[in-house]
Amino acid sequence: MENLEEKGTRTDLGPDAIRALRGGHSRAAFARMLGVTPLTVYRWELPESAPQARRPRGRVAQSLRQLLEGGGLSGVSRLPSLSRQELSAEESARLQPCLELLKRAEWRAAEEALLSLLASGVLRSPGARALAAVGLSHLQRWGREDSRGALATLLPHLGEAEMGLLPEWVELQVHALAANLYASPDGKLLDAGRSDAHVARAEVLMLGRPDADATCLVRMAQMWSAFYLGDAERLARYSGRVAEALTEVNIPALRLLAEDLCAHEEALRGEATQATRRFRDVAQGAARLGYAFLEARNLAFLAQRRLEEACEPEEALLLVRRAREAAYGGRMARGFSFIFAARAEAEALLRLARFTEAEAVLDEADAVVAELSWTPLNLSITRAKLWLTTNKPSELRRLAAKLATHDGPVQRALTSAYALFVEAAADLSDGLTQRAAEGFATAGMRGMELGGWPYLRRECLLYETAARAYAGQRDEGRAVLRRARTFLERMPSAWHSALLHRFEGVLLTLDGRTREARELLEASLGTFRLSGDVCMAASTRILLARLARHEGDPAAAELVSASEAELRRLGMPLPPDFTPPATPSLRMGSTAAQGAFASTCLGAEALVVPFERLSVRGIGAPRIQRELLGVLEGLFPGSAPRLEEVDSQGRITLLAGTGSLPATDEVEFGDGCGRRLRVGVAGPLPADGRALLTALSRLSGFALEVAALRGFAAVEEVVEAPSLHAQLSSTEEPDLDAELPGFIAASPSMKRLRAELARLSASRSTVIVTGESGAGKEVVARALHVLSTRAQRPYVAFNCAAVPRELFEGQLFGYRRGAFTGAASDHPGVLRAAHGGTLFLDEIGELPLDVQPKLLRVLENGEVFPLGETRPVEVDVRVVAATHRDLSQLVREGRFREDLYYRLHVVPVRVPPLRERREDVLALARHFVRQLTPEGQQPPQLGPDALAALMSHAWPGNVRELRNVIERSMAYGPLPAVLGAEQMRIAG
Ligand SMILES: Nc1ncnc2c1ncn2[C@@H]1O[C@H](COP(=O)(O)OP(=O)(O)OP(=O)(O)O)[C@@H](O)[C@H]1O
Repeated sequence: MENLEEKGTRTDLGPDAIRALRGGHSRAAFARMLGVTPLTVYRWELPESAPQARRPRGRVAQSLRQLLEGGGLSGVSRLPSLSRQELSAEESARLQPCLELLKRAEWRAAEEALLSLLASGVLRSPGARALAAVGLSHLQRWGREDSRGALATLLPHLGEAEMGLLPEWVELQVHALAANLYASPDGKLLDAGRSDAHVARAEVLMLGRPDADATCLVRMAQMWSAFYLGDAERLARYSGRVAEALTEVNIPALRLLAEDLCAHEEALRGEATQATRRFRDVAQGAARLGYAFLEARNLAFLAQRRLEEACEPEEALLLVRRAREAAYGGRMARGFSFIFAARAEAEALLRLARFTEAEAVLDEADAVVAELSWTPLNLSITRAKLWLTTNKPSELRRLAAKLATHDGPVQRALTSAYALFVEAAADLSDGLTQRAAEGFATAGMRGMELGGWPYLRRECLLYETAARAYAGQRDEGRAVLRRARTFLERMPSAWHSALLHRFEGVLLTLDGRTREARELLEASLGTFRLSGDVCMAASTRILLARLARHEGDPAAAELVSASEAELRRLGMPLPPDFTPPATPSLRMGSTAAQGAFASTCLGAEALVVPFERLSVRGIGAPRIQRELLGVLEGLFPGSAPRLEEVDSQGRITLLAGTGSLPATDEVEFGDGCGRRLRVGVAGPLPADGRALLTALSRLSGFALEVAALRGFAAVEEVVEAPSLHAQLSSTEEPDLDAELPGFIAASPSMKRLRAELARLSASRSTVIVTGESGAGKEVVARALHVLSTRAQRPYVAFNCAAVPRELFEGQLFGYRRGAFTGAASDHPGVLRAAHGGTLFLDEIGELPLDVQPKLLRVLENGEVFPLGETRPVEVDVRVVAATHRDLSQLVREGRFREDLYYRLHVVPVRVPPLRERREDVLALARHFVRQLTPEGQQPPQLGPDALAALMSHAWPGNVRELRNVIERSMAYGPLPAVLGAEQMRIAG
């Protein structure tokens, strides 16, 4: 193609000449006449010093010269002379406070102020009105994630900017913002060409007046358009430029936005640690500033990153919940944050085997993707994992087809690469392992061709390893395994490392290297169990059980069937059975799946799995500490390991474990960052126990140092709630309230509930407590009483389901002697018995219809009519009712009076089922163990396998079932030092 433009050549066809020639024609029309693009014309018109300025050359230059000589384009007037009108002093003074509000991300206040300014008519000049529109548009884009609304607001002023009617500094704001709006993730708006044109215009305007904030905005537009286009070459060109521009930015909200983009850039370059740190900083900064959308979005990203670091799913759910609360608190539309939050939530739910919920979350997010004409690729890996786990190949194929035919502009090429990945996942799910392996390889290659995309490539490498192993392609499997390992070195993720360990275990099984296979599978299981990944733990456990069967372990048959039952219960398919070559290797050490560390013979061999666990890349300091204690609990059951910090004065702080028993052995070590730690155990150790303790503590010291150097150490601080595994390793008192010693509340939802009960303390209002049977409704009712100002007065419980119909009224309202046959003496009734205090009416749904109006009268007037009395008796009772039934349904069926229903629902309180608050499981278990231990005896510890079993059970019978399990496990014989899974005998 002929070169039509040249940089920096001085010609007679300078910008003024071109503008003059173009006259009143639009650039597009002028460009059409000359057979060039509007952008080319635009560049001709830039001042010579502009980096993007070009000069006409060759054939086009010739035509232009002819035109020039001939007096220009016939019949076309010259460009009008520019009349830029500055803002008046009053306009500037009025706008200034609004702009300040915007800088502090006070969107709502800024919006009100700007709208009322526009409505008041005081903004007369085009510049002032454009500036107000820029402000409104800015808050729509970055305060509410509404790019379409933002562009609609800005559009009328783009023309004014083009015509040179606005003061240059306002025009600059218009172009910088427009560049960003055309670079937004909205498929209906994304237009890199337009974005570039506005960038170029803004750059010209900045030539004479450097503006750090506008420069940053312009760099952001360039980076975002590269990102949303999925254009690797562009990405490389603009990479690092936002970070550069950021150093000069002073506006707090803009700084955060730019930091957020830098975090994405880092994540894309595979600098996961740095990205996590940045996401956390942005989330915290946004929270401080009250910048809801950004806080929410970063919390969602953080949740995703923490899941990669194998955090507990509950922790991610907590982050997502906080994201949602932040978002809705900020009146957020269903935008991109929503989608990111949903992705992390679905991933966490998947790990908890809550498949239906995960699917529903993804469906809702997909609807938002469609509304925004965005690419569906962001949710596709999570979807693929979900359908792989639940074995739905046809759903996978449908998704692959949808991705392949997606034709929106956002990351189009990349979307088709994801389609290949999902198609390969469908093949894997269908058992077409060889085809799947090729598919994953192709998808990964496509990612490479498109310029990197590490997230896709990581998944491809991992699943290709699995597919090769399942296909029995051992050599190819080993080769891709090596590549995956190297990849994870650069982009660490504890969860992916654990998955890779599992696939490596399968490859080693096929090689007949069963001992090594077992070690890796145990290491993988250890991480999955500790991180609460129910699905992955279950599917790894069965591999171990089968390996044990192959090795001739007598307990294996039972283990296999238990593992199969577990998978069935979870709704997961059985993985293929890998049979090692005929000669079984010598069995040494542990009984494979019985528990990761049930080792009978200590020595060098016992160190392999612990070393693997402590060397997983990408885990943070708190996790390493817990891993260490988990490992010690496994190696030395019942030894009550503890970890303490020793300060320079020799003072001790307990970090994890129990400090109640005197230590029989202790080892001190450093964490490489100046802290001295001490690990101790109680009880006798085997002969080489101390050497093991020393080796493991040294290794933990190194791991802690590496975590600190790589920046993982501080990441967990962002989560306020205690992590699940802090509970796992802690044998301290669960979260007890001095006023409510029998009320366990470790989960955020129960803590909130407890706080709510405390707030109701002074109220007399009727409370209705709902929740499944055994969830703890009565416990809540009692807590309400204890916390209330009535605590010193009576608490009376009355179960409406337990009293025969004919005695009901008398029991409730009381009677006079002789009121009916058999009434031999006066009876006050439970309402009067509770006078001054609280009456708990359990199973209120069973209240007979004819008694209901009488109870209503008590609630409304505080009057009771005892049977046989002629006058009502006044009572002062607070009624707390409870039911596990849907009372509104009973109302619809005519079995419960509507007026009473509304009277009871003054303050509804819901007790969540235990499966929705798994953080409470261990706290409750420990509480019951202590409660049921006879006085004078030491309560037993819960063994690691028992903890895992407790955590993976679904608890359909709620807290009552949990209490029964603990009670049964302690019922037989003398109390053991450690309660194991075997004693628990939790129903599958
Ligand atoms: N938060 C808690 N802390 C300590 N113990 C609890 C807690 N929640 C429930 N429990 C115990 O669990 C068992 C069942 O609780 P509760 O009787 O309150 O359940 P419920 O919802 O009223 O059941 P139902 O609907 O069958 O009447 C009791 O032994 C109770 O002490």
